[in-house]
Amino acid sequence: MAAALQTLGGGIGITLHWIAFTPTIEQQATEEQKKKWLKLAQDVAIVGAYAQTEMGHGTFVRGLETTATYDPSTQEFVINSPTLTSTKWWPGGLGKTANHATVMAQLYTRGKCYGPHNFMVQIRSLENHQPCPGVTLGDIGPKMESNGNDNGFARFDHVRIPRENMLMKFARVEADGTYVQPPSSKLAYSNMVYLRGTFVMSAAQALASATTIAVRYSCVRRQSEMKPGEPEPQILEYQTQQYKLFPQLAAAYAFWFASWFMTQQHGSITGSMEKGDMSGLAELHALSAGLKSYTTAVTARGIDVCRMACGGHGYSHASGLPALFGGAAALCTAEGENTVMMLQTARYLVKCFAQSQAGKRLTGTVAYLSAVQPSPVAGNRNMSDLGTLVAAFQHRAARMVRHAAMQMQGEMQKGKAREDAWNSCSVLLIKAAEAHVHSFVVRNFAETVQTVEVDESVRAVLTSLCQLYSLYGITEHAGDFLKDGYLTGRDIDAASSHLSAMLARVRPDAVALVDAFDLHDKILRSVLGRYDGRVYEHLYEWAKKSPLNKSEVHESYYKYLQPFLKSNRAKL
Ligand SMILES: CCCCCCCC/C=C\CCCCCCCCCCCC(=O)SCCNC(=O)CCNC(=O)[C@H](O)C(C)(C)COP(=O)(O)OP(=O)(O)OC[C@H]1O[C@@H](n2cnc3c(N)ncnc32)[C@H](O)[C@@H]1OP(=O)(O)O
Ligand SMILES: Cc1cc2nc3c(=O)[nH]c(=O)nc-3n(C[C@H](O)[C@H](O)[C@H](O)COP(=O)(O)OP(=O)(O)OC[C@H]3O[C@@H](n4cnc5c(N)ncnc54)[C@H](O)[C@@H]3O)c2cc1C
Repeated sequence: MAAALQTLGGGIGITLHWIAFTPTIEQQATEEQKKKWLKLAQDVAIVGAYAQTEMGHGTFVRGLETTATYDPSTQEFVINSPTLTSTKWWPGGLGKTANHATVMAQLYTRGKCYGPHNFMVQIRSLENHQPCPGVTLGDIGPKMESNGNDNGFARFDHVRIPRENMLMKFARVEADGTYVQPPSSKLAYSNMVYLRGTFVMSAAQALASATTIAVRYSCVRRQSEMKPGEPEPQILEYQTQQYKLFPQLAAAYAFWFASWFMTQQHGSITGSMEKGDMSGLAELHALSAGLKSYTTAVTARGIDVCRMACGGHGYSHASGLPALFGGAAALCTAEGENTVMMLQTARYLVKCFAQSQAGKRLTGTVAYLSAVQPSPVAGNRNMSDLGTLVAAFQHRAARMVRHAAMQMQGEMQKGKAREDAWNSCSVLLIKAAEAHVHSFVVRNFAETVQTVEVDESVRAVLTSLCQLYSLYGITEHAGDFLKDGYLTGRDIDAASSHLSAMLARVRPDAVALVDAFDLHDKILRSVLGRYDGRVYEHLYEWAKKSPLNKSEVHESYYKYLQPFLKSNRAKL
């Protein structure tokens, strides 16, 4: 029942109820508070929004303006929107759907501000869905995509809520207004870490959807002549079509496996945190931020490559690809804009590099930073060996992290403040962080295909896909690998020829690889990607249902075209 309510459609949607509001209660509420709200949320007896972003602030959470001021005389918090820019703006479901919201607000008690904390606020009546007293609500208007969901705005005019509505698992305010510190001030941000982790799977699913559509259509579509007089070939026989689609297909598998790792890491580290061990939080934040940024960016670009590979029909909403692109584009901005998130990963890498320089042995996803030798040992490498490919990506990342960190140290030695040095090196830092995440995805892909429990024939196909993904990355970023001589021009040429061989190797299994995602036609919502391949009949049926075809002569003829034609003819 609850799953069926995933999206109610028709201008309202409860996606954020499931992926943000309910998890916030799970992660930030006390046991007492969970008894009050969690089952209501899980049974959709209330519908919630995650109201953090404001018109004036999204990235800079510490700059949010909504206030929650504690009144000890009534043991209540007063929630207020002091300025226009403090209006909550963007939260999914906030405008028309939700009747509750977790509101991120600056907590004031005894005249002191303790920063952003989460508060449960009822925003609409459970009887007639009218806004509660002091609450102004609305939708922010049409967006690039996902217009089936309302993204709303909310203003609070000194709305009073009980003290117990502050989500107090980590930080607390006692009845007399005393503030009790959390183990880490960033625990209030834990829902964002969780959600970023889920975006990695959303990216994988989106890219899996797009490659399913494009590969299937590329087997149905026949076009041009490969050889004079021969029948028109499937467009998937063109090497350029394989070069467009197969790296995206490989990335979908790579991101799918990366999301497995992310989910496992999140469970293990939050489990330790439940026992008071916060040591894994920094790595979890850096990994989730970097993976979210990297996978959503590659996915959005990859979906558009798939769209273009399907020609004109790819540009039609019949293909499902424009909607997928719009959704994936949203993932690049929501839950932490990609640039900002990759800078968070860079911040962690610079810290780890400094620790490694000071002699500390690094562990986890950054262990390679201390293991990789600065001076490359050039030589004819076996560019089809997965171990060689993983080592190349780790060397590239370690070199770029070292270069960015040393550049920053150099700026500070010239007298620049740390913040100014950071800003003037931030392009280098972003590239280094991207290289780090890329090397993690490659290593994780290689380790997964070598250890996953599958039939050896399947392992062989997955290994080819992993080689293809890695070789594509090396040839697309060849300069990074050539820069210090770690790879030679001959290595890059070998990588290119192996990549061509992998395209041909993957071709026979391409349809099986997309069918393996097991995406039902109802989920794909694509005429081009239909499982039965009956594209043309259904394209015609789809077009006939266009609103413009409701009448043979559209009303616009009589309103605009007919008078225009008449007046032009009268001048002849
Ligand atoms: C099956 C087929 C299906 C197909 C699927 C298709 C999918 C795609 C298609 C359609 C989908 C459409 C869907 C559309 C989108 C729907 C979902 C939308 C959900 C969006 C919800 C939101 O957006 S909620 C709001 C999100 N907002 C943010 O994320 C804000 C980002 N900003 C921040 O997090 C912070 O401000 C900051 C990290 C950028 C900076 O914070 P701050 O200034 O305080 O930190 P510093 O940089 O100074 O660092 C201090 C210190 O803190 C550490 N730290 C920072 N953040 C965290 C954290 N979260 N956890 C732990 N630690 C943190 C930081 O590392 C520093 O540590 P040091 O030790 O000091 O270095
Ligand atoms: C589809 C969709 C759904 C959303 N759902 C929700 C929701 O349910 N709940 C919610 O609270 N929010 C939601 N959001 C809001 C989203 O979280 C914010 O849009 C996002 O955090 C970015 O903040 P911003 O839009 O204010 O951009 P800004 O923070 O203004 O950033 C604008 C640009 O400035 C640059 N920039 C900003 N800071 C830095 C920096 N420190 N260093 C370098 N460059 C920087 C970045 O390049 C960025 O692109 C949603 C957004 C979208 C698009």
